[in-house]
Amino acid sequence: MATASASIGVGRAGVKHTTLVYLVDQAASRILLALKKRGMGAGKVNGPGGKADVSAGDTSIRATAIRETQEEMGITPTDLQARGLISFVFTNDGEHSWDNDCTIFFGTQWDGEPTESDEMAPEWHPLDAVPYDRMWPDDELWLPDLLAGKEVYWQFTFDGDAIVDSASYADLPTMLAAIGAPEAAALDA
Ligand SMILES: Nc1[nH]c(=O)nc2c1ncn2[C@H]1C[C@H](O)[C@@H](COP(=O)(O)OP(=O)(O)OP(=O)(O)O)O1
Repeated sequence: MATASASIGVGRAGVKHTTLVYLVDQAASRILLALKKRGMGAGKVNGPGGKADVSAGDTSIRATAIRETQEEMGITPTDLQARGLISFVFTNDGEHSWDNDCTIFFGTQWDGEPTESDEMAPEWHPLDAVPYDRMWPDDELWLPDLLAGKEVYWQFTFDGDAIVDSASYADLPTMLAAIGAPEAAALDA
């Protein structure tokens, strides 16, 4: 179990900083996703990712993204670019213990072959047939933009699996001001 660290990544203070990684095989026009087998979002298809964890050796949110992809899929991304921030607010419990501010990474190259782990079972999908009906409901609102080469800045408020509020932002400084997060020099610092 990873421990949260607000000292790595951007987003609200006192909230878990997490990562999601979307890898695209451009030659085959397909995206590497995976069935989450346990933990948050179990049963849903998502990119690999998870919480920043200093005790696991993370020195940056990019290092978190690479480590989580290694742990969950057995591959090492080699050209990740930070392309956005999604702030997830969960009203399920009064303590907002599921809240996380997630840096979104995009890449097209990696070392190794995707392999099933205890946490995830990899699945390839054509870029024109992303399985949004098996994913978190926010994904179809922003993943098409990410795959079109855009940066994505959103906040979603959930009650369980249902979106009850959302907002999109033009850029990182605008988003950080709107969600009450400290300013940041860079998305992947
Ligand atoms: N609404 C949402 N839509 C989405 O696409 N991804 C979400 C999401 N809410 C959370 N996530 C992602 C972000 C992150 O990659 C992951 C949660 O990370 P965690 O490390 O907390 O997961 P786990 O419960 O597996 O933790 P561990 O037990 O530490 O492995 O779920």
